Amino acid sequence: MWCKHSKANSERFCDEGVSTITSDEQVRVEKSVAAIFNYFLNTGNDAKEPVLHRERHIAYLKKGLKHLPEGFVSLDASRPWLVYWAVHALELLDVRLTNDEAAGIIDFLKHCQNPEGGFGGGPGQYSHLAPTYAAVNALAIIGTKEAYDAINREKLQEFLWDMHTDEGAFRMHEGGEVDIRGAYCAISVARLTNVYTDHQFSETAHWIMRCQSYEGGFSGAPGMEAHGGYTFCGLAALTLLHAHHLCHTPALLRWAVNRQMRFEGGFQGRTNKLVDGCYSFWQGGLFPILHTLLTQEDAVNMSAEHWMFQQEALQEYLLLCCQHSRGGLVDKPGKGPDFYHTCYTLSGMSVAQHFSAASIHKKSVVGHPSNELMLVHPLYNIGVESAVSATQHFNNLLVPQTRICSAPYSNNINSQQEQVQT
Ligand SMILES: CC(C)=CCC/C(C)=C/CC/C(C)=C/COP(=O)(O)OP(=O)(O)O
Ligand SMILES: [Zn+2]
Repeated sequence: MWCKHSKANSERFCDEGVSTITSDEQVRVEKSVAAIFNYFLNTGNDAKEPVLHRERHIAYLKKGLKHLPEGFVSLDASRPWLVYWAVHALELLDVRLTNDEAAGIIDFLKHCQNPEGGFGGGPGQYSHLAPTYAAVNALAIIGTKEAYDAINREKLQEFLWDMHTDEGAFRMHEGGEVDIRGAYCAISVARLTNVYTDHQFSETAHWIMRCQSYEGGFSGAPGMEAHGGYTFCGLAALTLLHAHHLCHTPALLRWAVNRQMRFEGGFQGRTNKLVDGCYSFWQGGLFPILHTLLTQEDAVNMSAEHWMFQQEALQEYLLLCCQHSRGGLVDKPGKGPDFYHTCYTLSGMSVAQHFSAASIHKKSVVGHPSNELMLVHPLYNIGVESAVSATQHFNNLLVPQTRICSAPYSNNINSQQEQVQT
């Protein structure tokens, strides 16, 4: 079922059998397999290259973006998310927002920011770590001084303290759940906007490590089931904390490679579940991070030119099964498009198209060369250029010190301040 360049690597990296699934689920798998099969059957050797319907996706995103400030009823508490998913998908498609679009988004996100720090799911809503992460990422992507200045960094750090637990974890909102998303959202915004202090995150890596399960992936909270979304949060957070050495990388790698399914080429989120386009990033995004860690451990050949998953097979799944005819991308054939899936399928496609490690850059763009997307930063999931510009901007500013800290940390923080000032 795989095209010629797909098969060898899939057999090399995937050593587990196919999941046990219900007949209803089997029908969904077959739809994907049929789409891929038909493509190769009908096109034969004269295979017309699969095309990314860029203009359709841009039109879909732009149209939705116009109505975002009014919100969608069912996603009323996720409005900064909708903004982030749309502007990130557009940046991957190499589309710059107009000045008016950018100004409208900045103004809207300012209304979601609370005087006590952090962003809520909409104007007047309590601050929550998930929309805070989405708003900060969206503003970093817009990348103008006005966008950067919209973030109240001092109050943001205070909000992170308010969410911080004695164990070093983070709750999603006041009185809310404590899970690994909280740790990731907190460290991601802290690093990106340079409000990070060792003091605030001193126990976080140890708490995260309690979430690595016997399977090798990470769960939402200690003792739960490993899942791609949570695994991304765990690995990216550990890396941003410079604590990746704590992770059991061989177990994680084994778990991650086995989440790419032989039939469709896409990833499942957890054992015995179905492929879904959004896991192209939650799982696919693990590989650039893992590659860096394994290179540091000398476990990976420095001259490798491929991530440790089947990059072409993932692109085939996305191009042949996940593009909606009217624009936007989907979980699997038969589903409708939405901004979430459009964002994470394109992020995953970008990872699959570009191998980039140390001085080696190797493109493996399936289909027409115009399918190529912009490079994604795997730790923040914003464009690499957006991440570099934002960190350069914020690293020139002082780190706020909203909590007085006791002896062991104070030297460290002083030296951080000095580094920033020099
Ligand atoms: C930064 C941030 C907020 C990250 C979120 C990460 C994320 C996507 C977590 C997924 C959580 C989860 C257990 C989904 C299962 O859904 P399901 O049972 O419908 O799907 P499945 O069958 O594919 O597991
Ligand atoms: Zn999904």
